[in-house]
Amino acid sequence: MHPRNIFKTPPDFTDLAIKYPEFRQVCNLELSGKVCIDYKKEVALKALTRTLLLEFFDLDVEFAPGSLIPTLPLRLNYILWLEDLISCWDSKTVKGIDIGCGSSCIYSLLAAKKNGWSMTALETNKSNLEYAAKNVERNNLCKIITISAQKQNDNIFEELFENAPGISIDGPYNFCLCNPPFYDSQLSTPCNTRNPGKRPPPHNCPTGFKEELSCLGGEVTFVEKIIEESVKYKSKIRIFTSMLGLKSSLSQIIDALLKRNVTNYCTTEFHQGNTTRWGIAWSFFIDIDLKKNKI
Ligand SMILES: C[S@@+](CC[C@H](N)C(=O)[O-])C[C@H]1O[C@@H](n2cnc3c(N)ncnc32)[C@H](O)[C@@H]1O
Repeated sequence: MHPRNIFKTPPDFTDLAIKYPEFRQVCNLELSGKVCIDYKKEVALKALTRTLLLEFFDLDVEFAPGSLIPTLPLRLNYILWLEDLISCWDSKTVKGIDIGCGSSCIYSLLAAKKNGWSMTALETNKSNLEYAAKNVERNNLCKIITISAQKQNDNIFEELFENAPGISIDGPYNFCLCNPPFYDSQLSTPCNTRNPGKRPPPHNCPTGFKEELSCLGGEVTFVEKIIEESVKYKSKIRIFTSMLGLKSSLSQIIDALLKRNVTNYCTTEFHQGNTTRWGIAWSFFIDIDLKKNKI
């Protein structure tokens, strides 16, 4: 985990169960007296994420029924990596774009609440848009988070930069972030590993509806689209970034960058318990540290 990630020290479930009735309801008491939750139950994951957001960030977040329940340590690792990336130049105000904010709008909420960053959150799904807007309102962050509806699934920045009504784009954004839909919608069984037979089944109950988790060509095609549009809108965003769910996607994305002569990129690994994710960042503006790092 990132050295500044507060979840490097696991939260005390007993304290949380005493303080939060919603969390208490999903807790089990082991014979040893240890308080634990069943990560295979969606209701338990929901209560855990809601409780951690309230306790550590004073954020009150609701999720659309059936939508993706974000895991907080990973989202925080990504935000902390962004803090490191943008720290290399002086910026009085930080502005970011959250591509596919989901119903929780978690990245924008964390970025705004923790760091005071101004965020523009893009989303295509109607119910996610409604929930994201309510989450921003409920947490009094409307002044620094703008939710923008994307009409086309295959557009990334075009609608925002060409014709988003009511959004004034005053100077370049510092960064964009993205947790893309991982799976290829053409595959009948979603697969999140290159060696499905060798990997143990996931510890957490899978959450999220199809449109959130999959797209044509999966995450590689989605991030290739970000790369393609980044060339067109290179002056509008200082650092382009995305998370990747599969290690095999990383080399394909690096190839896609090199094909467009983008050599100024860096990668990272996000480690959270048994789950690893990857991050990629590129820029046409600032030399980013090309060293590979792991957090
Ligand atoms: C994997 S989910 C990530 C949700 C949230 N950011 C998180 O990390 O929990 C991907 C999201 O991207 C949205 N999405 C898909 N295509 C999009 C596009 N072209 N523009 C904006 N959002 C899109 C989906 O509806 C979904 O909510």
